[in-house]
Amino acid sequence: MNKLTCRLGGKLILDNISCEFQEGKVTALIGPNGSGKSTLLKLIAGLEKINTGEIQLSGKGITQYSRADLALKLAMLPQRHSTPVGLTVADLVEFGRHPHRRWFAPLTKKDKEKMHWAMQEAGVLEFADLAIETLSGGEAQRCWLAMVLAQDTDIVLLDEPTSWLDIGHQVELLHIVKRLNEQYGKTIIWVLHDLNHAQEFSHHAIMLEKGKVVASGDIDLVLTAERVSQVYNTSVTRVEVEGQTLLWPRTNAVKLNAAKFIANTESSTNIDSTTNTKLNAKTESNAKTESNAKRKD
Ligand SMILES: Nc1ncnc2c1ncn2[C@@H]1O[C@H](COP(=O)(O)OP(=O)(O)OP(=O)(O)O)[C@@H](O)[C@H]1O
Repeated sequence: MNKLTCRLGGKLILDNISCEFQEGKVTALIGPNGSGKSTLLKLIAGLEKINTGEIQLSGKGITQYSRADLALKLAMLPQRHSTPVGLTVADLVEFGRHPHRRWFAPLTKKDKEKMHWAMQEAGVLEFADLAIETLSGGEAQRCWLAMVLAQDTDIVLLDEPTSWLDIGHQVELLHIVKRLNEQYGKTIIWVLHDLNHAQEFSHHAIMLEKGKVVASGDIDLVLTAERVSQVYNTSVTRVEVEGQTLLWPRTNAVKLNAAKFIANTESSTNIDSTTNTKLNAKTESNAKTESNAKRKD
């Protein structure tokens, strides 16, 4: 991607962006709200117009691909989607097979196998005959993921795929994506707001701020507490939990408890599972005291 510029509604959204995505790797697009992540993903998918610069895919500019040919190379799960009423999960997943089929041709054995595989991977096989509007937001999100998987492309673009999902299903989806990359060799480019998820499940990151790339490369090098604090305009530190270092936003409430915790243990920012429980207990008792005080008011 070279010197890419995109204007929408007369506003400069992406300003002279140059970066690379490595084949067979997972790359996270990160940055604050409005920094241009979704726009960049849409440009890669050919869904927005590039003003200047170019995006190369397999040695060819993406604007030189027909829409049908591009759909054989990459599939995208958008941030927002609306589903026609009455459409079943199987109908939706079938859309994923369109780039592989001729007009009005019946589903082939391969189409059916891919659809089955996609629904199984996304954990929605049991919903196949149900209308999408009868599902919860999180269940529907996984059906859209199944549609993207049914497209069976080497490159998968995911815009905030964990939104709508409870923490259990978030982790499940992260593992599905990890499997798609490790087992099926798919190149993943995704927008994630949870930086700890991004760090654990991505190889590389491109950090955007106000339409410019501020850092790119190995995810551990991009996601330093200092850079995250600066770009997101909040105070973030690193803590160690069960051998994993996590980014931790220092909200006032947590800062207060953390300060006590540090004083108690003479440790810096390390948390082990026992002391973490103590910290949680303190947080809960403080919360109770606060809510009692509010009730008295
Ligand atoms: N079609 C459009 N017309 C005009 N402005 C747009 C259009 N699409 C996006 N923008 C603007 O471009 C900027 C970047 O939007 P984009 O959705 O790419 O950001 P983002 O980093 O994905 O944000 P978020 O994290 O909130 O989803 C925003 O200021 C947005 O208002």
